[in-house]
Amino acid sequence: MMDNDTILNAYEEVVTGYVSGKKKKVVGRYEHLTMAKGEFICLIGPNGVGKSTLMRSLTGLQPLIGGRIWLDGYFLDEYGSKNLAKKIAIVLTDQLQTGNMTAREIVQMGRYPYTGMMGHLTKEDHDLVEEVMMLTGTLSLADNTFLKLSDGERQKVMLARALAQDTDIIVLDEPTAFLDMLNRIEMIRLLRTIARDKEKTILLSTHELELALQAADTIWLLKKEGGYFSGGADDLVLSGLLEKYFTSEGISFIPEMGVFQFSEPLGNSTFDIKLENSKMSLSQVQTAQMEVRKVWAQRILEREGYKQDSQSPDFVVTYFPLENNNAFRWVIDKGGKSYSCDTNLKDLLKVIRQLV
Ligand SMILES: Nc1ncnc2c1ncn2[C@@H]1O[C@H](COP(=O)(O)OP(=O)(O)OP(=O)(O)O)[C@@H](O)[C@H]1O
Repeated sequence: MMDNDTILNAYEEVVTGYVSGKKKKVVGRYEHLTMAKGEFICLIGPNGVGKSTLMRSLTGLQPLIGGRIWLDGYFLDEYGSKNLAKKIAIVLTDQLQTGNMTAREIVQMGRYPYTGMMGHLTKEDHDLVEEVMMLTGTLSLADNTFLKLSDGERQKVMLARALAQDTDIIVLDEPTAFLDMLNRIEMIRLLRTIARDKEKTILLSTHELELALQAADTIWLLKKEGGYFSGGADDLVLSGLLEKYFTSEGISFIPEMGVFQFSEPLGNSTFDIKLENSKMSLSQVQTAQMEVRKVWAQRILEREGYKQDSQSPDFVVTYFPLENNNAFRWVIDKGGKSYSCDTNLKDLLKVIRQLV
């Protein structure tokens, strides 16, 4: 089924892979692939499952082994390369041979599908280049040699180039791979904003599962055994597929929070954890901080292999305020005895390890 919002659609099963001489290697088979205008899609899946291959196939960089893709009025193989470059931009992880070109010149390359034989840029082209460099925070790097930029800076310049191409669809292979945490979050936010405000369809592959769960309208999860899952974060979390593909002994997924955490296989020792905040009047900030401490203590105890059981715990950990100096303390009750320690979780764990 297709509605007015559909920009890309595969009528038949799409088969991706590689052909070399008479040898054919099928990488993946995907049914009902479809993208809507302005949709922000994150493509996830284990290493080697076929994410890059799918992205290259959807953008016409490599031929499909089976199926046909419709893109905004025509089939993909009906577009000439220049017209296709006006529809889809792709940012790959491959190193470009750019010689001494500056960052600005790289971004200007994004305008080539629109320029004549001489590659002459109009004032509007130059304005757009400045605008996308401003948007991606790369304007200050404009005159630097592209190859001398840091990996993260190059990634942003490549995004600017894709934006300069002014296409309906932008496909990016691991655009956050070299970015630090803040820049990763900013890059995803920027891409989301572009998708929403400029109605561009964005497909990006990533290994940042938690970020993908937070940011994506739709997640495509490529399955090891072939095929894929497509749905929102809630559908994916409830499907149990994240546990299936991305957790193993020592790492578990917390569906309510959408995060992964280290975890020892749960042992037999059980605990309960409480806050004692009834005896003193605490500020809102203090109460909120107590809640945060409780959650962290709980996570750390579970990571250590202790199981929460409020019915008949082996030991009870209580966090409570002291009367002076805004101080707090942990108290551990076990077998009728009480032990106390500082608010530091490291100390708490030390005491518990000695007791249990
Ligand atoms: N040029 C090629 N010729 C033949 N097989 C290839 C080629 N490029 C990739 N492959 C194979 O296709 C499969 C999928 O690779 P692909 O790079 O698409 O995976 P990926 O999901 O993007 O992996 P990663 O998360 O590690 O980047 C792998 O088995 C890979 O070895």
